[in-house]
Amino acid sequence: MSDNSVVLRYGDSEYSYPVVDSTVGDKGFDIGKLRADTGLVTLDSGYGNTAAYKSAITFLDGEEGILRYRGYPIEQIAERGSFLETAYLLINGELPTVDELSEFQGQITQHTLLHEDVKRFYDGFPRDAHPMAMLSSVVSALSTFYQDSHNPFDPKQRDLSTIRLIAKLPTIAAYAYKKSVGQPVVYPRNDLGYVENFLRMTFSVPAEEYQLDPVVVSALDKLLILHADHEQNCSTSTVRLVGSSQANLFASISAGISALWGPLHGGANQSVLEMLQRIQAEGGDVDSFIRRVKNKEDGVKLMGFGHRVYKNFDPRAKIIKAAAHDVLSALGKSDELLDIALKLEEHALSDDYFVSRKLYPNVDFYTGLIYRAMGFPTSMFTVLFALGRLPGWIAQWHEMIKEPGGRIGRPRQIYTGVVTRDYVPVEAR
Ligand SMILES: CC(=O)SCCNC(=O)CCNC(=O)[C@H](O)C(C)(C)COP(=O)(O)OP(=O)(O)OC[C@H]1O[C@@H](n2cnc3c(N)ncnc32)[C@H](O)[C@@H]1OP(=O)(O)O
Ligand SMILES: O=C([O-])CC(=O)C(=O)O
Repeated sequence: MSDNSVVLRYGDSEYSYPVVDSTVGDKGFDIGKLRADTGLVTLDSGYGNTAAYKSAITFLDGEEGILRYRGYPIEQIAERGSFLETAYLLINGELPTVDELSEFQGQITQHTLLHEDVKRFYDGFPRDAHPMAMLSSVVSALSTFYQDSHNPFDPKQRDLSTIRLIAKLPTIAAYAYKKSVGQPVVYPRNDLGYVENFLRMTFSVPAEEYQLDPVVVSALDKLLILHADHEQNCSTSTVRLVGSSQANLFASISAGISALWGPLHGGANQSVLEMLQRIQAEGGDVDSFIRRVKNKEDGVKLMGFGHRVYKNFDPRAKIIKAAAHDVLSALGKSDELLDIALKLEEHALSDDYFVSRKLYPNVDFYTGLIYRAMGFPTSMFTVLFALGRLPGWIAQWHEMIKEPGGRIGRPRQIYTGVVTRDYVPVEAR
């Protein structure tokens, strides 16, 4: 291998593929001509070694536990920034000035309402529908109402669908909550901030206006920031893949929400809480649970642990663990489940099974404990993740759609089925 190319030998021939450098020194090699040269494709289960895109949005170093949005360390943004500022940064590439932020917030405020016909969708959903199912269905339905912002190649339409999504997702999420608890919806109030408005729409009831607590508002804003982007994770890749067919932004985001729902991805925050509750119900025996995980009994996993990229620690998990202590103590709450989580972490981090596999707490491990202290039911946890991840999905979709010469996403396969056979009519089988 030379400095700037990788040479592959196949049969009697050698083929050279250029090394591609990132601005931070990450390297890959471009196999764009591999199939044409050799007739071969690559087989890479779970895309563990495949970079499908170049991107200037989010940088991750999984060995060092580094996460940066547009070059800004996550620790600084989480400590000093706001969620809407972060959304602007991810989508536009730079932090907004005071005027830019105020205009952005103003535009969002204008679009928080849902069409009354959209509201009727919720009447049709069963009461026990999972809020993530309602979220992805209603976002998909937005493309029926807003056909004036469908065209991915019209910058004005792209921007309008972006604002509509950021403005409406909290309303859609709050209505899903209201459906699941059987309460009437609460309309947005546009004199309130983004997070305040969402909390009020979620928790106010006709007889009682929700009292906004600055501790809750600031903790939720921070959690949304910490979830805002994570380069080519499963849901973001889904948004890009759907968008690569030139589907509109609403359709692409709806697909991303569905991808996020699964327990191996964003749905892990719900699964962690359920796991902690199960351990509690079984007497709090952490050792026996860990034993079951290590024996892979019934495929049981330590949910909220492990990550495809982080192999040392997840910088967000560190911040969230500290926030869990702070929020619970500021709200004057204690939670036995937090003690179980701490014991699980302590046990896992000193156990060779987890250490040798480089399994550490991920972003989902402690978040649920904070959401629970705020009053959210477990079924809403992944919805909160989606609210946070939305700007990242949108930023990645914008970057993809604007890329000159962008191609449809379409992996190859290695076929392993029957080679060929003749059709037999049904009556002769
Ligand atoms: C926002 C997010 O999406 S963060 C991730 C949220 N998901 C979770 O918390 C679910 C639990 N974690 C996992 O399932 C995985 O660690 C994932 C999905 C996050 C990453 O998966 P991959 O990178 O494909 O790792 P993979 O599944 O190959 O695991 C490697 C080894 O560690 C084991 N392992 C990975 N995670 C765990 C876990 N949480 N508990 C127990 N064992 C685990 C696997 O069984 C495997 O062991 P083996 O070599 O003996 O077969
Ligand atoms: O990056 C991933 O694979 C999972 C993810 O979305 C995150 O950790 O936020």
